[in-house]
Amino acid sequence: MAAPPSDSEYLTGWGGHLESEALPGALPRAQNNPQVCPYGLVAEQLSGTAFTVPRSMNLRSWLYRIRPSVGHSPYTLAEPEGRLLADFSSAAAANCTAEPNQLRWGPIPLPPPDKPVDFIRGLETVAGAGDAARKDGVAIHVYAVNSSMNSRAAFSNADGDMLIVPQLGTLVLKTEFGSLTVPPRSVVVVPRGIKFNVALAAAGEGEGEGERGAEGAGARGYVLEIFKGHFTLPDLGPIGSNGLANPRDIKFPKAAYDDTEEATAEPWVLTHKYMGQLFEATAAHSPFNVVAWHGNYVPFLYCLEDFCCMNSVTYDHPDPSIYTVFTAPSDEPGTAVADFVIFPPRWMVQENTFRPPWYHVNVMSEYMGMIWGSYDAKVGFQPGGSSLHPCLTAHGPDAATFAAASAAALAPTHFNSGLAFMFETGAMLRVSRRALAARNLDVDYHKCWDGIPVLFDAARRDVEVEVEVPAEFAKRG
Ligand SMILES: O=C(O)Cc1cc(O)ccc1O
Ligand SMILES: [Fe+2]
Repeated sequence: MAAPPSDSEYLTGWGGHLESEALPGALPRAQNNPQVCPYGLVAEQLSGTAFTVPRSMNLRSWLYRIRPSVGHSPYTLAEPEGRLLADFSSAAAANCTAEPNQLRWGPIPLPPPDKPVDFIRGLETVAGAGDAARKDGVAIHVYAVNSSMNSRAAFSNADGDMLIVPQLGTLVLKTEFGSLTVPPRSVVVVPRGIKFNVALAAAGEGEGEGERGAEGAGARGYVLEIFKGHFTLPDLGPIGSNGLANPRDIKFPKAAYDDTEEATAEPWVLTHKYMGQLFEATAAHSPFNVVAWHGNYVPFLYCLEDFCCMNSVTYDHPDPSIYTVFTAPSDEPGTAVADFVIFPPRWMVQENTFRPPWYHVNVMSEYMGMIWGSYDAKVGFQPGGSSLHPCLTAHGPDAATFAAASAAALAPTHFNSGLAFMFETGAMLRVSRRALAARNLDVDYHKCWDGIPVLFDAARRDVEVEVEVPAEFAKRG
């Protein structure tokens, strides 16, 4: 790819209409589709919303390419639904099922070194709701890969926008809009329809691993796909105009393009996810041939360490919505198709408060993953692992955490021992049968709530708690 022209790697700033050109003057001035574009480029509009959506929510970009996207062979079916799912309606029950229990999985296993698995083949659906064909619902996937995609391959997804959360290994996304480097502790959003290639950065590249000290024998992470709407920053209400994910920290690629076309070279392979099935087409030219673009429908990158975390500085544990990084609003005010929420290192100073998450029965469904370290509500939640607490299924701190936190001295504490995240959705999720049969499913998960000590004493209103703090807690911040 021809390198972006300026020293700063990315464009920044949420909510704008951005523009980028890899050759000076490549963007047409004062119009979108001149009879002949500068440098003989072809104008192409990519829509993220219907043409007539109100201006404040309307998303589209103009791309100026060497050849239009349409020059490819017909798509043929490469893989039916199964490993990947996009229909969670009851008609699709062969692949997924209603499962009201709390579930937990150990770290996503990496593929064996002798079996190359790239991002497209290493994705697997865990759970979801709705149906991509109705443009409504969500899917949650994990990926475990040990190989870059072929350098002449591109992936696109008609079913939804994908928020990718690397846990291990840095991903390098080459997109139609330019490249984004995505190390663990950062996330990338690729809106539906945008072609991209995923390469694994060489060991040591990027800003370090999610799991501190982990050796990169591959890459793994989590994907939240929304079949409806798009990710945006949450409203801040009384917080005011700053905080949480600040708009200036959202990064966008700069235009960069493949400038070679060899008649003799292997064809490009375009893999397209459409209603959960993978289709393949070939093309004689690179899809990464966009010399300039402008618009507001663009992939973006965010470093989770830039998150400006809010918390209670008096008493009580706030609702986790205070940690929302991105939200995909539904038509029902305040109820997200899905939220992406993090539990980052932060000060905990609340007085007279049980500081870990409270016990709860949430009408929203919660899927959590662990990027590095440990989580303050659970002892056994491992980096690369995940959990699912379905709509209205009770959960909360495990017995050891409850005991320790009920007796803890309430000095200000710098919680700096982990980064967990949550995909929270208003939908009821069906769980993929493959995920329920996975060897990393923790069949004993429910036992973490066995032995929660009963502190009730009808004779004393002010109970003094003296419990033995389990050894796991001695080393935690
Ligand atoms: O279940 C969890 O651990 C996630 C969570 C965290 C929190 O601080 C409050 C509510 C909640 O669901
Ligand atoms: Fe929860």
